Amino acid sequence: MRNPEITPVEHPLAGIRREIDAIDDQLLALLNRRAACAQQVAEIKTAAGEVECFHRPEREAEVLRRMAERNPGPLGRDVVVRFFRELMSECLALEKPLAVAFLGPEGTFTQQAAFKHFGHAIAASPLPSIDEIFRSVEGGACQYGVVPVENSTEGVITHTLDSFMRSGLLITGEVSLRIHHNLMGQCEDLAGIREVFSHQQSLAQCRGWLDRQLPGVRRTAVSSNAEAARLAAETPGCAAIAGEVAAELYGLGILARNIEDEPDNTTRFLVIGRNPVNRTGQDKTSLLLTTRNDPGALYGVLEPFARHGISMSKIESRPSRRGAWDYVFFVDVEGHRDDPTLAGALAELERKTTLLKILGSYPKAVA
Ligand SMILES: O=C(O)C(=O)C[C@]1(C(=O)O)C=C[C@@H](O)C=C1
Repeated sequence: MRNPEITPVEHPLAGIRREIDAIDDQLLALLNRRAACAQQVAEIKTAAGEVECFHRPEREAEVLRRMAERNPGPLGRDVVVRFFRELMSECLALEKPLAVAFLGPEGTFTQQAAFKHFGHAIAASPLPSIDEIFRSVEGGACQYGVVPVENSTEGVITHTLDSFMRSGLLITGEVSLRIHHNLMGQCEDLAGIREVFSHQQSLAQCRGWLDRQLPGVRRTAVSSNAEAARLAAETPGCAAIAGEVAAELYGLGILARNIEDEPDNTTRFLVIGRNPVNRTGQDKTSLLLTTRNDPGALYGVLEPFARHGISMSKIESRPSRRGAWDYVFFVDVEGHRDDPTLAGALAELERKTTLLKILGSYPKAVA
Protein backbone atom coordinates (compact mmCIF):
# COMPACT_ATOMS: atom_id res chain seq x y z
CA MET A 1 0.00 0.00 0.00
CA ARG A 2 1.36 3.47 -0.89
CA ASN A 3 1.37 6.10 1.83
CA PRO A 4 -0.92 8.89 0.54
CA GLU A 5 1.01 11.51 2.53
CA ILE A 6 4.30 11.01 0.63
CA THR A 7 4.25 12.87 -2.70
CA PRO A 8 6.68 11.28 -5.15
CA VAL A 9 9.64 13.53 -6.09
CA GLU A 10 9.62 14.30 -9.77
CA HIS A 11 12.77 13.52 -11.78
CA PRO A 12 14.58 16.85 -12.42
CA LEU A 13 14.34 16.34 -16.21
CA ALA A 14 10.68 15.35 -16.26
CA GLY A 15 9.27 18.87 -16.69
CA ILE A 16 11.58 19.89 -19.52
CA ARG A 17 11.05 16.54 -21.24
CA ARG A 18 7.29 17.11 -21.17
CA GLU A 19 7.94 20.44 -22.86
CA ILE A 20 10.19 18.76 -25.47
CA ASP A 21 7.47 16.17 -26.16
CA ALA A 22 4.89 18.92 -26.64
CA ILE A 23 7.21 20.81 -29.00
CA ASP A 24 7.96 17.63 -30.95
CA ASP A 25 4.22 17.05 -31.39
CA GLN A 26 3.86 20.54 -32.81
CA LEU A 27 6.94 20.10 -35.03
CA LEU A 28 5.61 16.81 -36.36
CA ALA A 29 2.28 18.40 -37.25
CA LEU A 30 4.00 21.43 -38.82
CA LEU A 31 6.47 19.35 -40.82
CA ASN A 32 3.64 17.30 -42.28
CA ARG A 33 1.58 20.42 -42.95
CA ARG A 34 4.55 21.79 -44.92
CA ALA A 35 4.90 18.50 -46.80
CA ALA A 36 1.19 18.59 -47.68
CA CYS A 37 1.69 22.13 -49.06
CA ALA A 38 4.50 20.80 -51.28
CA GLN A 39 2.09 18.14 -52.56
CA GLN A 40 -0.39 20.90 -53.44
CA VAL A 41 2.43 22.78 -55.23
CA ALA A 42 3.01 19.63 -57.29
CA GLU A 43 -0.69 19.50 -58.25
CA ILE A 44 -0.62 23.15 -59.33
CA LYS A 45 2.58 22.65 -61.35
CA THR A 46 1.14 19.52 -62.98
CA ALA A 47 -2.10 21.36 -63.89
CA ALA A 48 0.08 24.07 -65.48
CA GLY A 49 1.84 21.40 -67.56
CA GLU A 50 5.20 21.78 -65.75
CA VAL A 51 5.69 18.06 -65.29
CA GLU A 52 9.29 17.61 -66.37
CA CYS A 53 10.94 19.13 -63.27
CA PHE A 54 9.35 20.48 -60.10
CA HIS A 55 12.63 21.77 -58.68
CA ARG A 56 12.95 25.57 -58.30
CA PRO A 57 16.55 26.54 -57.40
CA GLU A 58 15.72 30.25 -56.97
CA ARG A 59 12.90 29.47 -54.53
CA GLU A 60 15.11 27.10 -52.52
CA ALA A 61 17.85 29.74 -52.27
CA GLU A 62 15.25 32.27 -51.02
CA VAL A 63 13.90 29.85 -48.39
CA LEU A 64 17.42 29.04 -47.13
CA ARG A 65 18.53 32.69 -47.01
CA ARG A 66 15.34 33.76 -45.21
CA MET A 67 15.73 31.07 -42.55
CA ALA A 68 19.46 31.81 -42.12
CA GLU A 69 18.72 35.53 -41.67
CA ARG A 70 15.80 35.02 -39.25
CA ASN A 71 17.57 32.37 -37.16
CA PRO A 72 17.68 33.63 -33.54
CA GLY A 73 19.93 30.76 -32.32
CA PRO A 74 21.17 28.94 -30.31
CA LEU A 75 21.24 26.69 -33.41
CA GLY A 76 24.00 27.85 -35.79
CA ARG A 77 23.40 29.22 -39.30
CA ASP A 78 24.96 26.12 -40.91
CA VAL A 79 22.71 23.80 -38.93
CA VAL A 80 19.57 25.72 -39.86
CA VAL A 81 20.55 25.77 -43.55
CA ARG A 82 21.30 22.04 -43.51
CA PHE A 83 18.00 21.27 -41.76
CA PHE A 84 15.86 23.28 -44.20
CA ARG A 85 17.86 21.90 -47.14
CA GLU A 86 16.91 18.35 -46.08
CA LEU A 87 13.32 19.36 -45.37
CA MET A 88 12.93 20.83 -48.87
CA SER A 89 14.66 17.81 -50.36
CA GLU A 90 12.07 15.53 -48.69
CA CYS A 91 9.18 17.82 -49.69
CA LEU A 92 10.37 17.81 -53.31
CA ALA A 93 10.76 14.02 -53.20
CA LEU A 94 7.03 13.82 -52.33
CA GLU A 95 6.39 15.85 -55.49
CA LYS A 96 8.90 13.82 -57.54
CA PRO A 97 12.50 12.89 -56.52
CA LEU A 98 15.22 14.60 -58.51
CA ALA A 99 17.55 12.50 -60.65
CA VAL A 100 21.09 13.80 -60.11
CA ALA A 101 24.26 12.47 -61.78
CA PHE A 102 27.56 12.87 -59.96
CA LEU A 103 31.18 11.88 -60.52
CA GLY A 104 31.26 8.44 -58.88
CA PRO A 105 31.73 5.92 -57.53
CA GLU A 106 29.86 6.19 -54.22
CA GLY A 107 31.88 8.05 -51.59
CA THR A 108 33.46 10.80 -53.74
CA PHE A 109 33.58 14.43 -52.69
CA THR A 110 31.32 15.15 -55.69
CA GLN A 111 28.66 12.93 -54.09
CA GLN A 112 29.02 14.95 -50.86
CA ALA A 113 28.64 18.14 -52.89
CA ALA A 114 25.49 16.76 -54.55
CA PHE A 115 23.96 15.98 -51.13
CA LYS A 116 25.01 19.37 -49.77
CA HIS A 117 23.22 21.11 -52.63
CA PHE A 118 20.13 18.92 -53.11
CA GLY A 119 19.79 17.17 -49.71
CA HIS A 120 19.68 13.39 -49.40
CA ALA A 121 16.19 12.67 -50.83
CA ILE A 122 17.39 12.43 -54.42
CA ALA A 123 17.91 9.60 -56.88
CA ALA A 124 21.69 10.02 -57.20
CA SER A 125 23.52 8.22 -60.03
CA PRO A 126 27.28 7.73 -59.80
CA LEU A 127 28.81 8.07 -63.30
CA PRO A 128 32.43 7.31 -64.17
CA SER A 129 33.39 10.50 -66.04
CA ILE A 130 32.62 14.20 -66.45
CA ASP A 131 31.67 13.53 -70.11
CA GLU A 132 29.08 10.97 -69.06
CA ILE A 133 27.57 13.38 -66.54
CA PHE A 134 27.14 16.02 -69.27
CA ARG A 135 25.66 13.40 -71.61
CA SER A 136 23.20 12.05 -69.04
CA VAL A 137 21.81 15.56 -68.37
CA GLU A 138 21.82 16.50 -72.07
CA GLY A 139 19.92 13.30 -72.92
CA GLY A 140 17.40 13.78 -70.09
CA ALA A 141 18.29 10.65 -68.07
CA CYS A 142 19.11 12.98 -65.15
CA GLN A 143 17.71 16.43 -64.44
CA TYR A 144 20.97 17.72 -62.96
CA GLY A 145 24.65 16.86 -62.82
CA VAL A 146 27.33 17.84 -60.30
CA VAL A 147 30.92 18.29 -61.48
CA PRO A 148 34.06 19.64 -59.78
CA VAL A 149 35.39 22.86 -61.35
CA GLU A 150 38.24 24.21 -59.23
CA ASN A 151 40.26 23.55 -56.12
CA SER A 152 41.82 26.24 -53.96
CA THR A 153 45.19 24.44 -53.91
CA GLU A 154 45.42 22.91 -57.38
CA GLY A 155 43.41 25.29 -59.58
CA VAL A 156 40.84 24.51 -62.26
CA ILE A 157 39.60 21.13 -63.43
CA THR A 158 40.23 21.81 -67.09
CA HIS A 159 38.05 18.98 -68.37
CA THR A 160 34.95 20.55 -66.81
CA LEU A 161 35.65 23.96 -68.36
CA ASP A 162 36.39 22.39 -71.74
CA SER A 163 33.06 20.49 -71.64
CA PHE A 164 31.17 23.82 -71.61
CA MET A 165 32.74 24.76 -74.95
CA ARG A 166 30.74 22.08 -76.74
CA SER A 167 27.73 21.60 -74.43
CA GLY A 168 24.50 23.60 -74.45
CA LEU A 169 23.83 22.85 -70.76
CA LEU A 170 23.45 25.66 -68.24
CA ILE A 171 25.05 26.21 -64.86
CA THR A 172 22.20 26.26 -62.34
CA GLY A 173 24.11 26.36 -59.07
CA GLU A 174 27.44 26.17 -57.28
CA VAL A 175 28.62 24.31 -54.17
CA SER A 176 31.76 24.90 -52.11
CA LEU A 177 33.04 22.03 -50.02
CA ARG A 178 35.85 22.14 -47.47
CA ILE A 179 37.99 19.14 -48.44
CA HIS A 180 39.62 17.08 -45.70
CA HIS A 181 41.84 14.27 -46.91
CA ASN A 182 42.58 11.19 -44.85
CA LEU A 183 45.05 8.38 -45.30
CA MET A 184 43.19 5.09 -44.96
CA GLY A 185 43.99 1.43 -45.28
CA GLN A 186 43.86 -2.02 -43.77
CA CYS A 187 47.31 -1.80 -42.13
CA GLU A 188 47.91 -0.83 -38.51
CA ASP A 189 50.35 2.00 -39.17
CA LEU A 190 52.28 3.88 -41.86
CA ALA A 191 55.25 1.47 -41.72
CA GLY A 192 53.38 -1.26 -43.63
CA ILE A 193 52.45 0.91 -46.63
CA ARG A 194 54.18 0.33 -49.99
CA GLU A 195 51.78 2.18 -52.32
CA VAL A 196 49.27 5.05 -52.00
CA PHE A 197 46.32 5.42 -54.39
CA SER A 198 44.31 8.57 -54.97
CA HIS A 199 42.98 10.95 -57.59
CA GLN A 200 45.82 13.03 -59.02
CA GLN A 201 44.32 16.25 -57.56
CA SER A 202 44.27 14.74 -54.06
CA LEU A 203 47.84 13.41 -54.38
CA ALA A 204 48.85 16.96 -55.35
CA GLN A 205 46.89 18.49 -52.45
CA CYS A 206 48.77 16.22 -49.99
CA ARG A 207 52.19 16.33 -51.69
CA GLY A 208 54.02 17.94 -48.75
CA TRP A 209 52.57 15.53 -46.20
CA LEU A 210 53.42 12.50 -48.38
CA ASP A 211 57.00 13.78 -48.89
CA ARG A 212 57.44 14.08 -45.13
CA GLN A 213 55.58 11.02 -43.84
CA LEU A 214 55.86 8.47 -46.66
CA PRO A 215 59.07 9.33 -48.56
CA GLY A 216 59.88 6.81 -51.28
CA VAL A 217 56.42 5.19 -51.17
CA ARG A 218 54.94 4.83 -54.64
CA ARG A 219 51.99 7.19 -55.46
CA THR A 220 49.51 5.98 -58.04
CA ALA A 221 46.85 8.22 -59.57
CA VAL A 222 43.47 6.55 -60.15
CA SER A 223 40.12 7.82 -61.50
CA SER A 224 38.66 8.94 -58.14
CA ASN A 225 39.31 8.93 -54.39
CA ALA A 226 36.53 6.43 -53.88
CA GLU A 227 38.09 4.11 -56.47
CA ALA A 228 41.38 4.51 -54.53
CA ALA A 229 39.62 3.42 -51.32
CA ARG A 230 38.08 0.44 -53.12
CA LEU A 231 41.51 -0.62 -54.40
CA ALA A 232 43.11 -0.18 -50.96
CA ALA A 233 40.41 -2.42 -49.48
CA GLU A 234 41.35 -5.28 -51.79
CA THR A 235 45.14 -4.83 -52.01
CA PRO A 236 47.21 -5.62 -48.89
CA GLY A 237 49.96 -3.07 -48.12
CA CYS A 238 48.18 -0.33 -50.06
CA ALA A 239 46.56 2.82 -48.69
CA ALA A 240 44.27 5.46 -50.16
CA ILE A 241 43.80 9.18 -49.74
CA ALA A 242 40.08 9.98 -49.64
CA GLY A 243 37.29 11.50 -47.59
CA GLU A 244 35.91 9.95 -44.39
CA VAL A 245 32.78 8.70 -46.18
CA ALA A 246 34.92 6.49 -48.44
CA ALA A 247 36.62 4.90 -45.38
CA GLU A 248 33.23 3.94 -43.97
CA LEU A 249 31.97 2.71 -47.30
CA TYR A 250 34.96 0.45 -48.02
CA GLY A 251 35.61 -0.63 -44.40
CA LEU A 252 39.04 0.98 -44.05
CA GLY A 253 40.72 2.34 -40.93
CA ILE A 254 41.84 5.97 -40.89
CA LEU A 255 45.64 6.10 -40.39
CA ALA A 256 46.04 9.90 -40.52
CA ARG A 257 43.43 12.66 -40.64
CA ASN A 258 43.39 16.05 -42.40
CA ILE A 259 46.62 15.51 -44.32
CA GLU A 260 45.94 18.23 -46.93
CA ASP A 261 48.82 20.74 -47.18
CA GLU A 262 46.61 23.86 -47.26
CA PRO A 263 44.46 24.42 -44.16
CA ASP A 264 41.65 26.00 -46.28
CA ASN A 265 41.60 23.35 -49.01
CA THR A 266 38.22 23.90 -50.70
CA THR A 267 36.72 22.58 -53.92
CA ARG A 268 34.04 24.37 -55.91
CA PHE A 269 31.51 22.27 -57.82
CA LEU A 270 29.03 23.33 -60.48
CA VAL A 271 25.49 22.08 -60.86
CA ILE A 272 24.48 21.68 -64.51
CA GLY A 273 20.96 21.46 -65.88
CA ARG A 274 18.80 22.20 -68.90
CA ASN A 275 16.57 25.02 -67.59
CA PRO A 276 17.50 28.64 -66.77
CA VAL A 277 17.14 29.78 -63.15
CA ASN A 278 15.20 32.96 -62.25
CA ARG A 279 16.89 35.83 -60.42
CA THR A 280 17.02 35.93 -56.61
CA GLY A 281 18.85 39.25 -56.12
CA GLN A 282 22.02 37.46 -54.94
CA ASP A 283 23.21 35.75 -58.08
CA LYS A 284 26.27 34.98 -60.15
CA THR A 285 26.67 34.66 -63.91
CA SER A 286 29.26 32.52 -65.71
CA LEU A 287 30.37 33.40 -69.24
CA LEU A 288 32.57 31.91 -71.89
CA LEU A 289 34.05 34.31 -74.44
CA THR A 290 36.64 34.58 -77.17
CA THR A 291 38.27 37.74 -78.51
CA ARG A 292 40.23 38.74 -81.57
CA ASN A 293 43.90 37.99 -81.04
CA ASP A 294 44.76 41.76 -80.90
CA PRO A 295 46.69 43.73 -78.29
CA GLY A 296 44.27 45.14 -75.74
CA ALA A 297 41.35 42.95 -76.91
CA LEU A 298 40.86 41.39 -73.48
CA TYR A 299 41.01 44.80 -71.80
CA GLY A 300 38.31 46.04 -74.20
CA VAL A 301 36.14 43.10 -73.30
CA LEU A 302 36.42 43.53 -69.57
CA GLU A 303 36.17 47.32 -69.47
CA PRO A 304 32.31 47.41 -69.62
CA PHE A 305 32.17 45.39 -66.38
CA ALA A 306 34.37 47.96 -64.60
CA ARG A 307 32.35 50.89 -66.02
CA HIS A 308 29.02 49.35 -64.95
CA GLY A 309 30.41 48.58 -61.47
CA ILE A 310 30.03 44.81 -61.89
CA SER A 311 32.53 42.81 -59.87
CA MET A 312 34.27 39.88 -61.43
CA SER A 313 35.01 36.94 -59.13
CA LYS A 314 37.00 34.84 -61.60
CA ILE A 315 38.73 34.82 -64.97
CA GLU A 316 40.37 31.73 -66.41
CA SER A 317 41.85 31.16 -69.86
CA ARG A 318 41.97 27.92 -71.86
CA PRO A 319 43.38 27.19 -75.32
CA SER A 320 40.51 27.44 -77.81
CA ARG A 321 41.77 24.55 -79.98
CA ARG A 322 41.19 26.76 -83.03
CA GLY A 323 44.92 27.45 -83.48
CA ALA A 324 48.05 28.15 -81.44
CA TRP A 325 47.80 30.99 -78.87
CA ASP A 326 44.07 31.46 -79.36
CA TYR A 327 42.22 31.50 -76.07
CA VAL A 328 38.77 31.06 -74.55
CA PHE A 329 38.07 33.00 -71.34
CA PHE A 330 35.81 31.77 -68.58
CA VAL A 331 34.51 34.69 -66.52
CA ASP A 332 32.32 34.78 -63.38
CA VAL A 333 30.58 38.05 -62.51
CA GLU A 334 28.17 39.15 -59.80
CA GLY A 335 24.52 39.48 -60.77
CA HIS A 336 21.87 37.81 -62.93
CA ARG A 337 21.64 38.17 -66.70
CA ASP A 338 18.16 39.70 -66.19
CA ASP A 339 19.53 42.46 -63.88
CA PRO A 340 19.39 45.67 -65.97
CA THR A 341 23.05 46.64 -65.28
CA LEU A 342 24.44 43.23 -66.15
CA ALA A 343 22.15 42.96 -69.18
CA GLY A 344 23.55 46.34 -70.38
CA ALA A 345 27.16 45.26 -69.90
CA LEU A 346 26.51 41.94 -71.68
CA ALA A 347 24.95 43.73 -74.67
CA GLU A 348 28.13 45.85 -74.99
CA LEU A 349 30.28 42.77 -74.57
CA GLU A 350 28.48 41.01 -77.38
CA ARG A 351 29.81 43.65 -79.80
CA LYS A 352 33.40 43.32 -78.56
CA THR A 353 33.79 39.54 -78.55
CA THR A 354 34.09 37.00 -81.33
CA LEU A 355 31.97 34.61 -79.23
CA LEU A 356 29.93 35.20 -76.07
CA LYS A 357 28.15 32.27 -74.46
CA ILE A 358 26.24 32.80 -71.21
CA LEU A 359 26.77 29.57 -69.31
CA GLY A 360 24.13 30.44 -66.73
CA SER A 361 22.90 32.77 -64.01
CA TYR A 362 22.36 31.05 -60.68
CA PRO A 363 21.94 31.84 -56.96
CA LYS A 364 25.16 32.29 -54.98
CA ALA A 365 25.77 29.28 -52.75
CA VAL A 366 23.92 29.54 -49.42
CA ALA A 367 26.24 27.94 -46.89
O1 LIG B 1 7.80 26.35 -54.00
C1 LIG B 1 7.89 25.38 -54.77
O2 LIG B 1 7.85 25.53 -56.02
C2 LIG B 1 8.01 24.01 -54.23
O3 LIG B 1 8.01 23.07 -55.01
C3 LIG B 1 8.19 23.82 -52.76
C4 LIG B 1 9.64 23.65 -52.38
C5 LIG B 1 9.73 23.70 -50.82
O4 LIG B 1 9.74 22.65 -50.21
O5 LIG B 1 9.75 24.82 -50.29
C6 LIG B 1 10.14 22.34 -52.85
C7 LIG B 1 10.91 22.20 -53.97
C8 LIG B 1 11.28 23.34 -54.82
O6 LIG B 1 12.54 23.14 -55.38
C9 LIG B 1 11.16 24.61 -54.11
C10 LIG B 1 10.46 24.73 -52.95
